[in-house]
Formats: sequence, structure tokens, C-alpha cells
Amino acid sequence: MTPPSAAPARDRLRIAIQKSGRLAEPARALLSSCGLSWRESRDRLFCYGETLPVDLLLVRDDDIPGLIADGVCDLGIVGRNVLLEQDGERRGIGRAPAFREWRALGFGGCRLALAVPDGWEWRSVSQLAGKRIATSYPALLSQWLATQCIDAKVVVLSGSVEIAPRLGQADAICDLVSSGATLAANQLKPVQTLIESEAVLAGPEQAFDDVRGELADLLLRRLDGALRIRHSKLLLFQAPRSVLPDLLPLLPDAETPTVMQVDGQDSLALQALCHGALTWQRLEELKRAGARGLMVLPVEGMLA
Ligand SMILES: Nc1ncnc2c1ncn2[C@@H]1O[C@H](COP(=O)(O)OP(=O)(O)OP(=O)(O)O)[C@@H](O)[C@H]1O
Ligand SMILES: O=P(O)(O)OC[C@H]1O[C@H](OP(=O)(O)OP(=O)(O)O)[C@H](O)[C@@H]1O
Ligand SMILES: [Mg+2]
Repeated sequence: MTPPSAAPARDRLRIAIQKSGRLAEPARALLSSCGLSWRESRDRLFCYGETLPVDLLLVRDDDIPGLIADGVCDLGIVGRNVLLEQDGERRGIGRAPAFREWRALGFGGCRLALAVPDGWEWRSVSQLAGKRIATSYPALLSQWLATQCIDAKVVVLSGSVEIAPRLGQADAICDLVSSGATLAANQLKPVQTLIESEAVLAGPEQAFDDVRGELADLLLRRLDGALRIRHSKLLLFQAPRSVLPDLLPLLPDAETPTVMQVDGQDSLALQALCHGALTWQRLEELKRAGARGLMVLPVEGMLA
């Protein structure tokens, strides 16, 4: 008999994603590319999985690690910055790790960086000693300061961190940076990266030991296929048989190409799925090596 304290076994997988915000659409698009589709509830907070028993819960990104820790959700798509910050918070109060990164997803790229006013002559991190640093990532910043043996005051703000030095609330900041435009607009310059971030699939520390384990494995297999093919292109071209040894090493991270004989000629027709960057430069190199009629096609399909 199941002990009363044990969570009831679930036969559906529940994934938390951001309701709105930067990661909402790409997260859904990625899961759709894994063959999932949903029926949305009227309050638009829950999506019932139709093609597979995989449901979505639409939430604030900050809530995702806690929902996994509490077992309310099985998996979540969230920025690594949020996951690591909340992991640091838990460790800071002596709680066991309750979630971890299962996969990096290749979108939502940004970095958590220290920035100082443009006017500072930056020499080393020791200049931060005794300074006030504004951030929405106090756990990550405090951890980093400790590793650098720097005693600085951490000023916690929930947003608009870049304005703090101008308002006299802080001497420096630690916030997310992508293009750097927000820093520049606030006369700040990045001086140190604490973490490189992107959206990740987060899950519990341990694998599931019920039917969710099989669903999660299936999802991961599809996800890996979708991620591998995401920037891939199908390259089609013809070439004389004799130049094949020169051409093949030029194919960027390609699967073994399909090679077909062109009727009545000493020419071959090739098709290669390329995972590496097919730049103009690379196409020109292929052409110089003897490739003809090069055609690059986007890949929308699946890699099973
Ligand atoms: N400028 C940026 N460029 C790229 N990715 C970013 C940028 N800023 C944030 N991100 C990533 O996107 C995630 C979500 O950012 P967003 O601004 O939508 O969060 P939020 O305002 O906290 O949303 P929520 O309403 O869900 O709490 C961040 O945690 C980070 O991983
Ligand atoms: O380097 P950039 O390309 O300028 O991006 C960095 C900015 O993007 C995020 O803010 P967001 O626009 O989400 O506003 P918020 O912090 O108020 O949520 C982040 O907090 C930075 O402020
Ligand atoms: Mg948030």
C-alpha cells in the first residue's frame, strides 16, 4: 500500500513554462516541434496535452524552480540565471538541491555581468571592496563575491537595476546583459561575467520512477533531435566523382551524405544534412573544389 506521505503517482507529465515574456513563445515552439499540441483552458493558465499526456502550466518564470521542487510540476523551461539563483538561495539556507538543468535549449541567451559607471578606470575586481552593488541576483552575486574574497554590500532590487548608480543607490550593478544597450543607455560598462545563461529544461535531481519517466525519456529524445536539427540545412549539389575526397571534408558537421549516380555521366548528385554553419564562404569553397548547382534548403522536419 502507498504510504500516506508519498506523492500520488502521476500518469501525465506537467511542464511549467513562462506565461508571457521572453521565453514564452520559443518554449512553446520548441515543445510543438517535439510533436506536442494542447487544448488551452479558459483561464489560459493550463494547457491539456492532446497528442501526448504532457500538459503545460503557464506561470511566472521565478515560480518555475519552486514548482519543480514542490513536485507540482515535473519539468520547466526557465533561464539558467533563475535556476542557479534559486539553487543558491536554497543552499544559502541549508536546503538540499531540488532541481537541476536537464538540457540547455539554445535560446534566451544572455549573461549575468557586473557593470560599473563608464567613468571608472577598471583594473581589477578588488576595486569592488566596500562598494554597494545593486542586483536582482543576490545569491549568485554573494557567492561570486565570496569566491573572490571581496566584502561588498549587496543591494537587492527586483528590476530596473541599471538605474541604481544614477539614483545614488549603488556604486555598481550586477544584471543580465544581452546586447549591452541597456548598460550603454545608463552610462555603465560591463567588467566581469558571472554566468553565461540561456533557457534550459529544468527537472528534479532524480529521474522519475513511474510512467512519467518514460514520457520524460520520450520527450528528451525528441528534444535532442529537434535541437540538433534546429539550425541545420539540407545541402544539394552535383560534382564529378573525382573531386569527392576534396569536397567531403568541406561539409560543415554533416551526416553521411546520400550519393547518387547521375545517369550516363561521371557526375554524382549529393545531398547532405549539415549541422554546422553553411556560410557563403563555405559554399564558395565547395564551388572552388568542384561542386555545381549548390542549393541550400531549410530543414523543418524531425531527426528521429
Ligand atoms: N535582454 C535579454 N536578452 C535575452 N534573454 C534575456 C534578456 N533578459 C532576460 N533574458 C532571459 O529571459 C528570461 C525571462 O526574461 P523576462 O524579462 O521575460 O522575465 P520576467 O520579466 O522575470 O518575466 P515573468 O513575468 O515571467 O516573471 C530571463 O530570466 C533570462 O533568462
Ligand atoms: O543588454 P540588453 O539587450 O539591453 O538587455 C538587458 C536588459 O534586458 C533585461 O531587462 P528587460 O528588458 O527584460 O526589462 P526588466 O529588467 O525591467 O524586466 C535585463 O534585465 C536588462 O535590463
Ligand atoms: Mg520573473
